[in-house]
Amino acid sequence: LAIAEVNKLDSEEFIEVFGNVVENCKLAAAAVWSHKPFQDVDHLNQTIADFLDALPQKGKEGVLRCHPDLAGRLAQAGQLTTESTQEQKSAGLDQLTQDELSTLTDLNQQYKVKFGFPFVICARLNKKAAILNGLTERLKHGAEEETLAGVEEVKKICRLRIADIVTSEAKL
Ligand SMILES: NC(=O)NC1=NC(=O)NC1=O
Repeated sequence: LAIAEVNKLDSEEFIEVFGNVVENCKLAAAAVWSHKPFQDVDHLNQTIADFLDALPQKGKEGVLRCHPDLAGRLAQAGQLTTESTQEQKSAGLDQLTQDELSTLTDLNQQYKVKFGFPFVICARLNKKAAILNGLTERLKHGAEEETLAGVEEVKKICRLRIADIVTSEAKL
């Protein structure tokens, strides 16, 4: 979709197209639609980033809770969204050894017990080693810091998902 076409979408179509750029969070798309027309893809990304940043603490935590665990129950059951399936596959999370899987599962559980929301990282920008290191490191942080870190990762995931939808003019 070119940005000009994006700007022609009514709210229902916009939500249909962008409803999962923030995982399981149609609200983000529904909320930013009223900012159209978008000058370019960066403007669209910035608008969603601003929406996420403006959420109260509980809202930020809620967005993180809408994310499936990496190599978690849903992944193992093959019930991830299309986007998450591709992202987790690209990080090699579908080829974990039994040891890696039990380590990741254990760390994810520790993280969730400590913070009350799942560990979120952009899987397209981190291979499994970086994910395991990131999880080990971030487990040591405070809740406030981790809420912000998680939202920053959500923005990266979102930017890449939008790039799959909106063709930048250069690629005409
Ligand atoms: N908990 C997560 O970080 N989940 C995910 N990150 C991604 O990039 N895709 C996911 O499903």
